[in-house]
Amino acid sequence: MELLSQVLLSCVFYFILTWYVKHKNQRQLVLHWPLIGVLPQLVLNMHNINVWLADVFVSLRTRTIHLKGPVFSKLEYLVTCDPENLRYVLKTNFTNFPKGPEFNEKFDVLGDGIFNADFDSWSTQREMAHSCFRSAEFRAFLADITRKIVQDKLIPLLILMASKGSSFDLQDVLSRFTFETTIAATYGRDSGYLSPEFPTNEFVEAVDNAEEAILYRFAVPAFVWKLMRWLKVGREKKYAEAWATADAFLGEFISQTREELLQGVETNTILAIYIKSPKQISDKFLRDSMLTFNLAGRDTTTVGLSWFFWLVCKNPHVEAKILEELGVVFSAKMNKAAAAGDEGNIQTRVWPWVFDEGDVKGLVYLHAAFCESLRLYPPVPLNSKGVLKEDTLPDGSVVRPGMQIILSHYAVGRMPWIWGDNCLEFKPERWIRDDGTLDLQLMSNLFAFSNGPRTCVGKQMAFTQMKLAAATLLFNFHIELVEGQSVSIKPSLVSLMNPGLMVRVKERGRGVR
Ligand code: HEM
Repeated sequence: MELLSQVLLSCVFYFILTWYVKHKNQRQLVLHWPLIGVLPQLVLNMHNINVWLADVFVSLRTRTIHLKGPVFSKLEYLVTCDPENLRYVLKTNFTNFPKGPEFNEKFDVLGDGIFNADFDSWSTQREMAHSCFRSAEFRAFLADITRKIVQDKLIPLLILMASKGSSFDLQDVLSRFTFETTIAATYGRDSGYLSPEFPTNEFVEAVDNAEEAILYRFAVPAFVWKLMRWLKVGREKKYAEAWATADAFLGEFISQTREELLQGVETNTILAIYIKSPKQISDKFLRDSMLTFNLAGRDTTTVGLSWFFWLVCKNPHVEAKILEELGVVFSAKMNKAAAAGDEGNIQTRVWPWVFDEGDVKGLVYLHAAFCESLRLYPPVPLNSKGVLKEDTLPDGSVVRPGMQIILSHYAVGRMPWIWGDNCLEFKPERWIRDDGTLDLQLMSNLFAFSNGPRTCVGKQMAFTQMKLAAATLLFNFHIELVEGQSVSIKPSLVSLMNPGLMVRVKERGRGVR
């Protein structure tokens, strides 16, 4: 009996080995094993999934790959980096590609919030979100609080770091800045997270843990994470704890804001705008919506800023051009103030100088630099859609119900056949036409904020935060990367820098420039 099982085992090993050797050279990057499919490779490459996918597309000279999981699982992905496919899925025939139940299941902590919603529920929520984010009151409120946080918290923290002269993780500081802005914009609260003591925050930890667990849910067959959830172990245990923490925070914010509004307090926070809407809104709906905004808006903006600083610091000629553009705005303001006889005030205000939304709105080069860093490092590197009815994508790929379509924003931004042979270079100039305006045609291949009816509702909010912070920091401080650090993309739903962004800062100097 023992001999028989040894012979059988040897046969299985021999079969797997010969199969592997035969297929290795052909499609080494995407190896479908008998029975278990592509699962080993997905698990092995999960730590570097975006780079791996981009490599696969370039090496195999393909725009779309089909990945199948174990035969007993429902794991079947069509991964694409073809802009025509992306536009078709996100825009042209978008009703055929809902998020679907599999997506909702994985993001269940967001309940029925807009991110998880499809069809009628989605369009009602989209309308609400639009009227909030586009309202003049909210935009003015957001610009105001962002400027105040930059001025009263971010700048003083950087001055302190400059005076110490030691290195620190700029991504951590930026993440504190975006958290502070998000909490102020959503609930009107001061989180205290952007203070020199670098405090911990339970809500932040909860959101981080939830994001990690959700990513893992995408990598393994559903029964694996469901079993872990049932057993309350590993990432699923942390996910459940994160869920409870988020509920506690949100419950308190909602009841406090309802109370304040009853007392006639004037406020334009996102939560207050939602409560004031003529529709009857339940606490559960508010909880799901606010958590969605907090999850969708915070890390994404941190990432957008972190990679921007990384690229700008690595490319001093780009930094010089941004400073030149900012210098023009600054001088114009100074001249205007001088003409208005505001000299005394100018002397006290020139350092540190804090830009406002109006100052940075029309800056073409700064905007182009952000487009370029969002192309190379899209904060949401992958997007996923379900399939309602069988359909054929523009490149001829057939998709069927049960499949997940994965849109690789990261790979789209790095394909030589889209951006040219210099696609890996940081070149803001590529976004600017000869007449000095932004190339809107090229924008249609930038998927960082998605495309079509489900384009990010927080895009303007993100740009306001990113541009105000970036312009003000670059203008007042010289930011220097710590030599020799090696960074990569953290395996998460958003492309955070791993392990962080170590820098030293120096004040650029006081006095009128
Ligand atoms: C640089 C920053 C940001 C990036 C790169 C980004 C990116 C994206 C992307 C790619 C989507 C599409 C997701 C999908 O189709 O499932 C999306 C949707 C969304 N974003 Fe953003 N986002 C950013 C900032 C924000 C901010 C600040 C907020 C608001 C507070 C926000 C709120 C949302 C919401 C609510 C959706 C869902 C829209 C819908 O399904 O109709 N985002 N974002």
